[in-house]
Amino acid sequence: MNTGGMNRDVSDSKPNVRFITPQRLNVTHPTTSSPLHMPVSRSTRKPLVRTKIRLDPGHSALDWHSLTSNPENYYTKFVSLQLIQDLLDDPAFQRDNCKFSPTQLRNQLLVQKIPLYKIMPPLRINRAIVKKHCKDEDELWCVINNKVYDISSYLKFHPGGTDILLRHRNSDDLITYFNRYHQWVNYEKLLQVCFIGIVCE
Ligand code: HEM
Repeated sequence: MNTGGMNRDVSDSKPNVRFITPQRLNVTHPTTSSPLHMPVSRSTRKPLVRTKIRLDPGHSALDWHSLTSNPENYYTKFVSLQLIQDLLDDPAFQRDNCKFSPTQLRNQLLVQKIPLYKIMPPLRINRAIVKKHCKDEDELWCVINNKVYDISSYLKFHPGGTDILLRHRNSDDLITYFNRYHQWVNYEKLLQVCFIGIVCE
């Protein structure tokens, strides 16, 4: 009798669609099997306390942006020519940067007034020089990821406050603290005008 294919024996034909049955999925929910249940966090890390700092008027992120976007501010607000002069005269600096011709470097920095962050390859600064300039609010150099910055002009713009930076000023490299509070902050862009050079041992 013609069954129109309805009673066809399919025992030996392979299905062309494969289903993953729930039993084969290796998913475990800690307290309930409901798919809407959010797994409980087992992290033992203490959450960071966010203390809000009141910045002085004129020291917002936008103010910093407009200040740093104006190239005329470079040698008046961020880097002093006297500081460059002192660096160029320092025998340790001269030794570490012997690849540069001293007269050419002097000309680029003091006459053409090329910003330090545009000098390629970057100037090499040893730790003793960094320490010498890592003093207080008026002169605060620091190292972040082996890059030397003069953050004196940024201090009052720091949303985390001045104190925390001053407290950690003697750290060899601030990267651990930096990452602990705000790994997402693009410090290279923010501090471009504060860049001095790279650390050499
Ligand atoms: C010198 C380079 C640094 C730059 C450019 C910088 C920049 C910033 C920025 C942009 C914020 C606001 C972040 C946000 O609201 O998402 C911030 C907040 C903060 N920063 Fe920094 N920071 C620097 C270094 C540090 C260091 C070394 C520390 C700790 C030792 C620190 C501690 C903090 C704290 C506690 C806050 C407040 C975080 C909060 O609101 O939860 N910062 N910083």
